[in-house]
Amino acid sequence: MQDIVVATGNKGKLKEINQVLNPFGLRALGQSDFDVPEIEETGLTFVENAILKARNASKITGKPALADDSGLEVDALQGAPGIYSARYAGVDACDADNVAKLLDALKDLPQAQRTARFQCVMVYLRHEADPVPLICQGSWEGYIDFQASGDNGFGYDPVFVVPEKNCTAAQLPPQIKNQLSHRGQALKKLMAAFAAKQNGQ
Ligand SMILES: O=P(O)(O)OP(=O)(O)OP(=O)(O)OC[C@H]1O[C@@H](n2cnc3c(O)ncnc32)[C@H](O)[C@@H]1O
Ligand SMILES: [Mg+2]
Repeated sequence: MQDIVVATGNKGKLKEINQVLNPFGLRALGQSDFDVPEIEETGLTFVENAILKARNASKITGKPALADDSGLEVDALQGAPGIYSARYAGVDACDADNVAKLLDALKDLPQAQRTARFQCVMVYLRHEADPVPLICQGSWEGYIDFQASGDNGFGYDPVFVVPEKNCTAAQLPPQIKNQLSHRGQALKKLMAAFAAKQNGQ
């Protein structure tokens, strides 16, 4: 197994990333295993924040690093919470606080006006070795339910309805979420880019 540092403090993300990477002989380790402190996410886009996080972890560890910056875009909220999804209800907000704030913001809206999508940008880079980082993206369309259901996943999963499965992301088995999700899609593209690199394409 080859180890990759993942510039995240989010255990849910790390679990999902490992499910995809392990079959390729790769093991994702969180940056806290390498004593990398979390960096402030000062970027204005997912890609900027993903580069900031990957750069920080690679620079400090001297190893290649992978970072995921992701979030939920709600059409009725003009794309909010977007890059601020983790801190929607405040800097120290937990998942339940963020979900409660979202349900309240949408409480008067019918289903047709509750459309939303998850976005994920994955960046892989080696500090000072890569002239250009590898950047992959995935998105996942759905809508926001009227209440929370399901115990799997993390973040907004209990209120994110996956139309083709007619349930929330938190009600899906983890391997099905990874097949469909923004993160799963970004990782699939990343694995294809790795394979192309190895074949000299
Ligand atoms: O920055 P790191 O340390 O990786 O962890 P984080 O949780 O702060 O991650 P982000 O800054 O990328 O913010 C992403 C937030 O978007 C939400 N989110 C992203 N992907 C999600 C998913 O698959 N399911 C549910 N919510 C998700 C969730 O609230 C995350 O905390
Ligand atoms: Mg974050």
